[in-house]
Amino acid sequence: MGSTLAEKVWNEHVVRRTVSGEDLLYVDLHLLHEVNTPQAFQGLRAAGRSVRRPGLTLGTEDHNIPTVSVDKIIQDPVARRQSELMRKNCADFGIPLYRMGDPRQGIVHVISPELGLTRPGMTIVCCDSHTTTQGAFGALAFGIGTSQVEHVLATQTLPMRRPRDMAVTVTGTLPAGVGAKDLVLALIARIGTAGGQGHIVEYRGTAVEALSMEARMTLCNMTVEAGSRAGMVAPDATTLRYLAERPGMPQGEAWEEAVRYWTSLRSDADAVFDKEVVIDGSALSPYVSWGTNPAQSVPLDEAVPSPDDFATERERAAARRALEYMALTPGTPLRDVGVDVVFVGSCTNGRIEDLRAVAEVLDGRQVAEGVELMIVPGSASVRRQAVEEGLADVFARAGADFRAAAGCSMCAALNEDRLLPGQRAASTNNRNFEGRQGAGSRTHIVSPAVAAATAVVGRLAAPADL
Ligand SMILES: CC(C)[C@H](C(=O)O)[C@@H](O)C(=O)O
Ligand code: SF4
Repeated sequence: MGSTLAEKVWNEHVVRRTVSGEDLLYVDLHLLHEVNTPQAFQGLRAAGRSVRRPGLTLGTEDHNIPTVSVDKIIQDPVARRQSELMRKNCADFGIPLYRMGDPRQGIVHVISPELGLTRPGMTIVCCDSHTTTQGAFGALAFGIGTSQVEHVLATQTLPMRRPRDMAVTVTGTLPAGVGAKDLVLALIARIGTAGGQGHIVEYRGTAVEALSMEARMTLCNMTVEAGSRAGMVAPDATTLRYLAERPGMPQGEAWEEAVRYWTSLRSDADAVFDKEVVIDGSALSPYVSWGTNPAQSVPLDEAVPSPDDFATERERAAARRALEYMALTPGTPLRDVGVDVVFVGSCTNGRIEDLRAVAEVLDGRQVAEGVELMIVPGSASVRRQAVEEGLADVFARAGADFRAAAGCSMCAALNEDRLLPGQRAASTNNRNFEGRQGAGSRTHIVSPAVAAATAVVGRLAAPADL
């Protein structure tokens, strides 16, 4: 029996197998941000330990920081304290940190691929659930908790039981105007928020092969919203093209050797998956979430569902509660739902291709009266590129607010960018639970193209509607 891609990467990193069934894995790259890390460093200090491999560890500031300017002081005392601790901890333990204002700073899952740190076949961990993003390169990348962060800091290893293997095969070709965000919302709507639990998902099939690296990142990013441990895509020519443009890549014979290894990282034809889901990519259309978890999503062409549409009492109760929170009436066409704010950004959709998609829709158009469109770059580099390519001018002409500094911003409202109670947003982020974008906030998860069209119309809309 052959091996899956995940199994191959896993086996390459096993330092020791234990009788309890857990493997001790070597970690190639450990990423940190200012949330969830202070206790881990406290633990290290208490035990009198140092960081085992500071050179394989990297910190960035992303969650708490203001986005209006790179030198604004954090107002919230708790957030400010977290950032101060992050700076002190990284300095004390010799860990490089990309602070606000650093040209390499940005959302952790955006900068690591962009800086060429994320490579096929690596094990990558971070104190953040959306680390799955980086599986787009055929790396095994996943989020870990604070005590695990401490373990990795101290030992550069992590004990873990190998998750099961799941294949998501997307056949056909995605229609024009349909992207990775729509695909992943459709997948989660189908398998549910626990549909991938205990599994590493490998995405494959013609529609996945056709996706750009950034689109694959969007796909792997939201894989965690189906409860999956990680998402992966086998490295191919698209991956190599992306990597070849990154800084610090091996050169000459070393590059050739790396390419040989990277391209060997694919599931064998006779590999067996514990679970498989097949999606017809050609049948998809733009998706939008109507409820308070990403599985509560439907095609934009449809109407707000009724609790009676669901099979189980549990789902019906969840739908009733979500509809009440979202202030939506069953049967309302989704295109009739008006929004107050449109947020473009996050590690799901804050990369340059996302901003290009938004600019394409906004070019020569205006943001609707009474609607606020906030665009936050995923990294300082994305912002620079958006300025160079003239996207920033398009945003300004359209009346959008293109933020000066990169960060998570309104994705999780851990800085000062947040919705007011009762406000409704179309948002390119990944989570829509109650209060995600501020107390009482209402979130509709959408793609960048739908976000831009919605900003122009003032109601949920696709570019084809303009
Ligand atoms: C703050 C952080 C731990 C959290 C995560 O793990 O995902 C955040 O990034 C999020 O998206 O909710
Ligand atoms: S952008 Fe959002 S999802 Fe991504 S790491 Fe930040 S808060 Fe989490």
